[in-house]
Amino acid sequence: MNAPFSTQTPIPDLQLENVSFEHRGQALLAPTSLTLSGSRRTVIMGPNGAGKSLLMRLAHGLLVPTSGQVRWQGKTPVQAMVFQHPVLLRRSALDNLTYVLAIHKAPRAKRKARAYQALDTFGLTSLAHRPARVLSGGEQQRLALARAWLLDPAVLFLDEATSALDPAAIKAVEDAVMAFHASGTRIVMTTHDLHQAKRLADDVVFLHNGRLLEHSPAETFFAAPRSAEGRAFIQGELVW
Ligand SMILES: Nc1ncnc2c1ncn2[C@@H]1O[C@H](COP(=O)(O)OP(=O)(O)OP(=O)(O)O)[C@@H](O)[C@H]1O
Repeated sequence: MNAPFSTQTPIPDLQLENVSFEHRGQALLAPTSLTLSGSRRTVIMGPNGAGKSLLMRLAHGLLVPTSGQVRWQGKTPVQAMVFQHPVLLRRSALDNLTYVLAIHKAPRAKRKARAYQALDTFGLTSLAHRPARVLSGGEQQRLALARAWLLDPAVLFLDEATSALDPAAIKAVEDAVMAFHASGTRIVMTTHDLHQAKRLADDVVFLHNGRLLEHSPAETFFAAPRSAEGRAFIQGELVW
């Protein structure tokens, strides 16, 4: 992994202040306040349609809130996002990486070596020249993580990054998340997988019907959720 952030400048807090999102007059996210700080792994949970992706896209700046503010308490840090189905260019795995380095104005002479370093880190060296779009789901996800790794992000958002993967590929992604975290990156992720959330979460944000019902340390949420909806959810009884 890259140089640890923890030994560099601290990652600024991300504050959502009464952030709401409406579409065609329909409230999809009720006014929500939330602070994400430190180098924690925050897992956003909730049933289908609860607003998890919306909240994450608002936090990452991909969506503009209908009302409220999304504010970094300091300089906006480098952020990356990994999606359930990564969007990859119609180029080789290697070229997908050198392209990102070109966009970020990395010196031309260093791009290939750095891209190979990323491929190596994510076990993709032998696939360097394979078209990215024919890679398997798990390989594509590792390539998306390699692409994020090149940016050396202070904050990494993952939206259902493992939900289309088999157990070995899930483990590879989880290992990568742990390695990002160990190097000081703040992790913000959504998952439907309770076991994964228990393995990875430092704190849990629980949403239901477009409302944030809880933001608690993971041990608290899994042992004794405060809300009836949270209790039903971890017992598998809250479908939506
Ligand atoms: N950009 C958008 N414009 C309009 N409606 C949206 C937009 N994004 C999401 N929605 C709607 O907002 C609601 C919450 O969607 P979201 O994707 O955040 O749910 P989720 O909790 O991530 O669900 P899932 O677990 O099924 O992925 C859904 O009803 C969805 O159709």
